[in-house]
Amino acid sequence: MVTPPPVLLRDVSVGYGGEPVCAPVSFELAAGGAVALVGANGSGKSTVLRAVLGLLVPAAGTVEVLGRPVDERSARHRREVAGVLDDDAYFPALTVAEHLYLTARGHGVLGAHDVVAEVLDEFGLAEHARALPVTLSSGQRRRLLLAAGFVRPRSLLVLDEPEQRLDRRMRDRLAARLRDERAAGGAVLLATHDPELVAEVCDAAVHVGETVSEVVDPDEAARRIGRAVL
Ligand SMILES: Nc1ncnc2c1ncn2[C@@H]1O[C@H](COP(=O)(O)OP(=O)(O)OP(=O)(O)O)[C@@H](O)[C@H]1O
Repeated sequence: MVTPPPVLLRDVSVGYGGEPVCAPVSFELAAGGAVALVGANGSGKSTVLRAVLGLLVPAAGTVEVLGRPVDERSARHRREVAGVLDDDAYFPALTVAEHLYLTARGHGVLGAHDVVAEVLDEFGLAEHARALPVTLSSGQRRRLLLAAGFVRPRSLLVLDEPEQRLDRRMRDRLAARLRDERAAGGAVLLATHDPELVAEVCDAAVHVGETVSEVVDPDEAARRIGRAVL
């Protein structure tokens, strides 16, 4: 039996109020692969990610996640797809460790305590385990949001500009963690402005543009970001 790709987009047009924000997007993301969405501010990368996560219905085209039309309400979708968007979506009254533990348990993770301890360590949050989010720095809060993605069960990880507000060491650790994710058979879809993250982690990129959205190889995507020709 052929396993369906974690993400398949065909001529997908996304936008708001009937107005598309970018040219239609088509790409396939295979298991064990990583695709970067690149493009200028406001080009539509986050909007495409929202369509993949089932948070926005495309105006046209087909979005399939794990071989089916996307449905964010289905238990299967929530078990298989972990998304970290660019918003401060944490529980303000829970400590860092409680937030991660609740997220893991809510998704039925076995051995949640061990998983949380590992991820706290990995994201440099162990010494803040008992802190409330409001007492963290903005970079530490970003780490918490990313960490919450990594305590979830998943075969597809969707990240919106994960490099934001991370220091160099954490950014490098994230790149290594994403390569591990791929090596373990997971698929990664990310929007980014970081050329190194594209070159180090991804095996394909999609340049999201106003008149053309096209698949390019990671080195070309990194060059376009570096030369600001997005
Ligand atoms: N909820 C919304 N309602 C209406 N327009 C929106 C909404 N969210 C985003 N937009 C608009 O859609 C366009 C694409 O936004 P989007 O956030 O997808 O871009 P992006 O490529 O992720 O940008 P950035 O690199 O700045 O994060 C922008 O012009 C933005 O103003």
